[in-house]
Amino acid sequence: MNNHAIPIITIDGPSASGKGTVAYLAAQKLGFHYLDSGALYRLVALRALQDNIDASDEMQLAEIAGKINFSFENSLVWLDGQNVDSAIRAESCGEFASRIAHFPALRAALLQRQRDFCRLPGLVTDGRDMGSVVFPDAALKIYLTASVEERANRRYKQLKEKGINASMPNLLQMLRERDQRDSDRALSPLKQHIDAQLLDTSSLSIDEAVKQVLDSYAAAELHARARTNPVK
Ligand SMILES: Nc1ncnc2c1ncn2[C@@H]1O[C@H](COP(=O)(O)OP(=O)(O)OP(=O)(O)O)[C@@H](O)[C@H]1O
Ligand SMILES: Nc1ccn([C@H]2C[C@H](O)[C@@H](COP(=O)(O)O)O2)c(=O)n1
Repeated sequence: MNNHAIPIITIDGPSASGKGTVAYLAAQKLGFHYLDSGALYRLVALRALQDNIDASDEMQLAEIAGKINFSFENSLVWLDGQNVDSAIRAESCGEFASRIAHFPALRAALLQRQRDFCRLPGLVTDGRDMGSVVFPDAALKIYLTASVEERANRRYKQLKEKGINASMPNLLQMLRERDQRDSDRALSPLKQHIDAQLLDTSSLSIDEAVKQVLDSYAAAELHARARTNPVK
């Protein structure tokens, strides 16, 4: 569990909302560490696909989650020393990750591995349950979202930039199915929790969204200081 001396900002939200981009840039501005928790679920999915592990095999998936040798270096994702940054971003990998993410044993096997990213001077992290389960004591919790049409548009442009063709109708359907699956599961569902601030970026630029996160964090810090050192 986080000791309160290490500030944490959690940014949860649906797929292709832009939470990873905004979290990464906010971490850079603050000089904090960054954790893309979705990448961990995607790494488990990639290894399972490579080893032909069935999406219903909770125990084998949990074993993979507990023992995969991953690292985040030079803004890339590495698995057993191999650069898998592109492989884990494939929609098929994200889809498989979403299908296996409901297993309690898999989530439990990743819990401490996520908490181990909590190091001074601070951490900004994005995912589905970072503020509700992984870091419940976070200094600031944000639920970042955008309309499904805007998210499909963002994903479409993102894939096009990588030279990957996609169809908007397919992306819309895939995002709707992914949202439904991530939200309907019993454990760590995707939803805006009561103590998370809503940030709808449908009509915001990336810079505007990052500024809102930084402003909210500054306000949260001021509030925390006033609580611990009330004006006499
Ligand atoms: N406010 C914004 N306006 C326009 N484009 C944005 C905005 N925020 C992010 N993007 C772009 O949208 C795409 C998806 O962003 P990103 O990968 O950060 O989303 P995500 O929520 O982390 O996705 P996933 O959960 O599927 O990994 C990226 O190309 C990013 O540059
Ligand atoms: N904290 C998290 C992060 C991710 N997942 C699952 C659900 C997502 O569909 C999938 C891929 O995540 P993304 O890279 O799209 O953010 O992994 C989760 O259950 N909890």
